[in-house]
Amino acid sequence: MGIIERIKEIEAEMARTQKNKATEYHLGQLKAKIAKLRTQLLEPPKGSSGGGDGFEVTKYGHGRVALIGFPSVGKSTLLTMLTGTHSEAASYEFTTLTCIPGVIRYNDTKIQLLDLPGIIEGASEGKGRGRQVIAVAKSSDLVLMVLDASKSEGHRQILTKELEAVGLRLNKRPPQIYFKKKKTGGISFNTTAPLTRIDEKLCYQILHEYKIHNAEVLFREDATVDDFIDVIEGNRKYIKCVYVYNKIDVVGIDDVDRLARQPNSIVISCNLKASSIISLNLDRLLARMWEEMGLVRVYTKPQGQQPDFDEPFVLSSDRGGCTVEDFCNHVHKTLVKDMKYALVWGTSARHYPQHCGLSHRLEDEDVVQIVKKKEREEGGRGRFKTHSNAPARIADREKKAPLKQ
Ligand SMILES: Nc1nc2c(ncn2[C@@H]2O[C@H](COP(=O)(O)OP(=O)(O)OP(=O)(O)O)[C@@H](O)[C@H]2O)c(=O)[nH]1
Ligand SMILES: [K+]
Ligand SMILES: [Mg+2]
Repeated sequence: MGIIERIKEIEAEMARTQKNKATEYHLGQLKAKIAKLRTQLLEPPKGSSGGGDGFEVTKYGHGRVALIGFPSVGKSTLLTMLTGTHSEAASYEFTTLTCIPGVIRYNDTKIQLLDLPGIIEGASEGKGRGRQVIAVAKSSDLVLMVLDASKSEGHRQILTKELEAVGLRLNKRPPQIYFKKKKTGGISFNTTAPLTRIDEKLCYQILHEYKIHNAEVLFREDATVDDFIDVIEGNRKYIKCVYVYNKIDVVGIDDVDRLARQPNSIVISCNLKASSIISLNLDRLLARMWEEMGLVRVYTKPQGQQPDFDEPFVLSSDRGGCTVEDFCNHVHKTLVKDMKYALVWGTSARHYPQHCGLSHRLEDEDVVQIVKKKEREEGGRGRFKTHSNAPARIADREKKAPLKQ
């Protein structure tokens, strides 16, 4: 029997089993069995290098966003509208067959947007190009799940399930469970929060299913069986997702209103007709996308000079972090060693400039000057000459508190 058949069989057994205290342990065990099989399914077949088929696109810019959705929901049309890169769009399904990259320039940053083939139910099991598409989604910083506003609302759940089946976790944070396999010593089980959805016995049973007999387990929150399995598997990818309901031009205002109120959702229209372009809300989508990426632009200010507002260093709290240390590493690998302290202007600073150490967390549009150990601090006062591109927020603040150094 193949892996997929085995998964189906266990799923059927779970559906047959009534949920109650007596079956709780058995159900937990079945969940672990499925998780193990799904992980097997993700391993590339023996002898192949995995991927291929023109799906491997080099990362570019400050972040990557993937367009995921059923066929013909308007992914390619959206890519063309947002990036100017043409991606073939047509009224028939599976128009797009590979991964097509485009670039969005927004707020002095560059974001790579990836158009992908449509996926269908069963994609996680290898239907269509599902596996390759999902692999690209996993490599992204944000997923835009594109949905057709005029189609069934169940599509959102079906796609979410497909992505979850391959270890993607949308808009969730990792469970607060410490787990470490050991060589000896048995299982040490501790909690710092009352557990209502899993108990010690069930944990042991799941660990047993994984043939783990020595480990340290510490629950820091009231986690579920699924959370615990996610932590044991260790291969989950926690990723942000915005649900984009497209084609709102063909549904009534009541539907638009209802969809717009769904969690993490935005409604748009991007109808590209030969003679005219009817688009709605794309500016809001861009703003939302940028916000979700959590990018932090940091402008440098060389000693005695105006800050360079032309090109920010772009940090991210999700990728690499955004402390002064992360910033230094971004600029030059020896800078951390040479730094005496940093002077920081902007929203992360309590006063201007604030003397900061390596662990200080920078915020978007901060201005930073790294003072090196050998350098003497410069005396005179200076004001920033605001640049046409300069962030207005900093210009405002400068008025209130003139920038020294
Ligand atoms: N009415 C309306 N039609 C749209 C909108 N956006 C796209 N379309 C149309 O929907 C059809 C499918 O668009 P595509 O961009 O090819 O969709 P896709 O998701 O890339 O499709 P596949 O690549 O086949 O998965 C085309 O005929 C588009 O013109 C919209 O906002 N409103
Ligand atoms: K299409
Ligand atoms: Mg397409």
